[in-house]
Amino acid sequence: MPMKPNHEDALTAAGPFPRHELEAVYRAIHSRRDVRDQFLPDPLPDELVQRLLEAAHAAPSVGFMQPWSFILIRDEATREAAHKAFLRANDEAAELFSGAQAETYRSLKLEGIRKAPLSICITCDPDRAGPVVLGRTHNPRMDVYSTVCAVQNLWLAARAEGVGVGWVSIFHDADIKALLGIPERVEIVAWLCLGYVDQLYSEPELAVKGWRERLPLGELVHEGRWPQEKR
Ligand SMILES: Cc1cc2c(cc1C)N(C[C@H](O)[C@H](O)[C@H](O)COP(=O)(O)O)c1[nH]c(=O)[nH]c(=O)c1N2
Repeated sequence: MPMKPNHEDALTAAGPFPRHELEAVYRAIHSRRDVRDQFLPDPLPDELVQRLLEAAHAAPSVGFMQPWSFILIRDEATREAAHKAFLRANDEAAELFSGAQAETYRSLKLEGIRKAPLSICITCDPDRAGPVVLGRTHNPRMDVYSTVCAVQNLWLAARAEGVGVGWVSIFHDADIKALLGIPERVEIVAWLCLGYVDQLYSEPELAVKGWRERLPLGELVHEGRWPQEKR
């Protein structure tokens, strides 16, 4: 009779990290920033980029479908074209604000596409694991949520490596799909700008520049059920 595999063999010891390792994890979480302008021009070594991609690829995903792909863009002409696509979309976005807010919006730098030496476009392929995916049946967006987990893993690993990351979402997806040859069914989740940084804002840049404050956590935590809304 064939032996039944013993799944217990795959378990390893777990428990809290030693204090200094724990502190490093929280430090990465709390000091991670979105970077637009602090990028240094030095290219990122291939081994480092590989470590960041491995971190992204270690993310959780619905049904373990791993729907992500990573398109590495170092070519200046492609980054220049992406920047043009950003400018077009950013003008449209600026039109949606008025008065002082519009002025502040126009003063914000919201991308580092040309300054950062590397961009990574992270995509989500809904067909990666066939039509029926464990855990996605009742919410088809779970594959995109999974891909966002990969983005965050990469972002935190980059912080620990001294690499800044800036997420740019001010694009018409069609422009980026055409630029990178991404098929219709595949969704663009993130355009990330990456490069070494030697300085980071200690608080979100949008807070520093008066766009929006961090909300008090206490207002966002509720016991048991959604709070009664004020009329
Ligand atoms: C999905 C998504 C999309 C974007 C962003 C983030 C995320 C999660 N952010 C960065 C965002 O402004 C930033 O995370 C917040 O302001 C908080 O700042 P820190 O990330 O803590 O520095 C961002 N920033 C920017 O300058 N241009 C952009 O297009 C975007 N797009």
